[in-house]
Amino acid sequence: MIRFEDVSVTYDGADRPTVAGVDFEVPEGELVLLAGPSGVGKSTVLGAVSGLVPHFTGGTLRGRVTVAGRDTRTHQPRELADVVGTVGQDPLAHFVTDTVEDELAYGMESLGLAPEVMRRRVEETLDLLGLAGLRNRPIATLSGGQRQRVAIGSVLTPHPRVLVLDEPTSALDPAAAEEVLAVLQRLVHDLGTTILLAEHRLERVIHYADRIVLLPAPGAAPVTGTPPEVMAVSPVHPPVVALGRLAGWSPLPLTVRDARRHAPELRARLRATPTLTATSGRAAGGADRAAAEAAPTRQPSPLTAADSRAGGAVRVGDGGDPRSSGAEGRGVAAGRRRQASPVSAGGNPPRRSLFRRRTPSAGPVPPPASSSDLAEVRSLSVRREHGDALRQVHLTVPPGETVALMGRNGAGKSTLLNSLAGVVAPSAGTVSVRGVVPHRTPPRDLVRHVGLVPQDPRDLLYADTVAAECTAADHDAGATPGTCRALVSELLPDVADATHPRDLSEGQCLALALAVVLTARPPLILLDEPTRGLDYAAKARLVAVLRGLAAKGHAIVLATHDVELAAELAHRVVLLAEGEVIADGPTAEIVVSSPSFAPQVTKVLAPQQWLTVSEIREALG
Ligand SMILES: Nc1ncnc2c1ncn2[C@@H]1O[C@H](COP(=O)(O)OP(=O)(O)OP(=O)(O)O)[C@@H](O)[C@H]1O
Ligand SMILES: Nc1ncnc2c1ncn2[C@@H]1O[C@H](COP(=O)(O)OP(=O)(O)OP(=O)(O)O)[C@@H](O)[C@H]1O
Repeated sequence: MIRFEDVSVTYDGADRPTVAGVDFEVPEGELVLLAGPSGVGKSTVLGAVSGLVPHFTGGTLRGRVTVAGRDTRTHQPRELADVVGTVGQDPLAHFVTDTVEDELAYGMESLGLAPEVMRRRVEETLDLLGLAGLRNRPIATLSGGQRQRVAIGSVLTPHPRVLVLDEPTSALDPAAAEEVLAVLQRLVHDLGTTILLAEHRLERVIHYADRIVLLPAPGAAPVTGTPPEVMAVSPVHPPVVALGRLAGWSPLPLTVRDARRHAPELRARLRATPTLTATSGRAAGGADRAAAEAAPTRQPSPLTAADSRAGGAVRVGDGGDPRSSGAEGRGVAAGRRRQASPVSAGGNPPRRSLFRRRTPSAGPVPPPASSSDLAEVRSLSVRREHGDALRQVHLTVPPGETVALMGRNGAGKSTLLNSLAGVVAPSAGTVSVRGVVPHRTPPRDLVRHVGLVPQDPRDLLYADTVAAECTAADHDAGATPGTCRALVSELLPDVADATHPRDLSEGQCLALALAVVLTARPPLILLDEPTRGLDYAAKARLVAVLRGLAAKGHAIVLATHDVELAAELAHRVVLLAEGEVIADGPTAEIVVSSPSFAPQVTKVLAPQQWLTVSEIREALG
């Protein structure tokens, strides 16, 4: 159904092809997973299927790509629209109408479907994706995950024979991601839909894939095979594969279920390990963890932030060291962008004006407030047109602590971060960061206390090149020239200085935004979904950087659906539901007890209480 014949793509101005020797086929009714490091060219390959590459992105495509027999180089994307449905990485760029229902109907209207068919399919899709309660909502008022679901729904309604999906679960909570993937699998099984899907969180999708096409490195020919074949050689792999490699399991497990078959032997080895000192920044002793088996109700003793700083050795994740480089056809997406910033839609100032440091160099950081907590939220409520986004929320964050905000899409995580960043004003209650009230503090003063990487990292990027962006960030932060650039390279190697931020791949864009904010080294660092587009190795490097900052007394609050990241990084997890805090405690306690939020290692080794592959590696020596 989809066929690549010796395809290469060279973007204008590039001295070598971004992807080369791409030769594979996706038969009708199969779901094929496209995997590979950040910036390796996954979106470029997907764009070649929908025709966006090269028709909208520019550049030269050599070789031949056909979809349902149509050559995508000689057919414009609109001439493929009856066959191919595409969801890109940036849902906002995808939308062409203003409300949820209109968006779901739009694709069908363009194809001229009968009104009664459209009505029925809109209703079906609202139910299928849990969107019924949002049907009349303006898209600009939706949370990130709610938008991603609308974007997926809008390509399902026309019933395309081929779906091309770029990180379709990146903004979804774990349960929603499973639901969406189950829907996709049903389309494949029941309707024979053909799906090509790129994803970084392989733990979410690998068990749905018939085959994997791996782009191992920029410009390298893809490796194609069954999931076990490809995972045996892949530089990107989920935690269970890393665990299987570490423990020497054969065949390599791909799922928690596979891995649990081997678990008794590993649990026995872990039981025999000597007690560990807390070196992973959060770990209780290995013997304590193993002892949890005998006394399953006992939780690992939480460390205080000070404990964890003292033992703050930086153990990072388990990925290989895939190379990266990248950019993608974002020009098209940008051209289609219609929505106002979601934050400005609520009458608040747009985020970018508040968080870019286009101010003279920040002066010395004022001393911390007298309270030992760096951030303090008391009885915070935020009322929105359609209901309360936050209700009576209390949160305190001491210096040196990393807190993960988790919870279902629309639970209020971004609203809480935006309140701490002064972008959203409380309807009731108080917010204070180092003694200042964020929404009443001028941006030029606030940046000395708090920095936010928003859900869409593009909101932070202004300049025409990566180099100019970094120079401005250094200047604004009063940092030594080269600081920001070095951070970008530390997070993702191979991001070229001359690239326009618009042309960066998703992961590269996020790495740049993270570097811009971290260059200013604000005492309170707020990160809204800071792993979209990042491969496992890049996430591990980000964890190392953030642990280093926490060890120096920075407080970090991140909103994330990435349970593996939370397990690796957070001292504490705060669970939100419907705008309220429903749990607040040490990471191990919260995630171990939740089937949705438990990381893979926890599930494999239960009832022993381990969270990450790095802890196991350390325990085994
Ligand atoms: N329109 C463009 N012009 C120039 N370079 C581009 C363009 N689009 C993409 N690139 C470059 O192509 C490379 C591959 O980008 P692409 O978005 O395809 O990677 P990816 O594997 O999808 O990345 P990620 O995992 O971060 O989403 C990047 O180095 C990027 O800078
Ligand atoms: N500008 C806005 N105007 C009106 N309602 C909004 C606005 N922004 C968010 N909301 C609503 O407030 C609630 C909380 O949204 P928020 O973005 O804080 O959720 P979230 O937990 O970050 O979700 P996600 O995981 O999907 O990013 C949601 O119901 C959302 O639809």
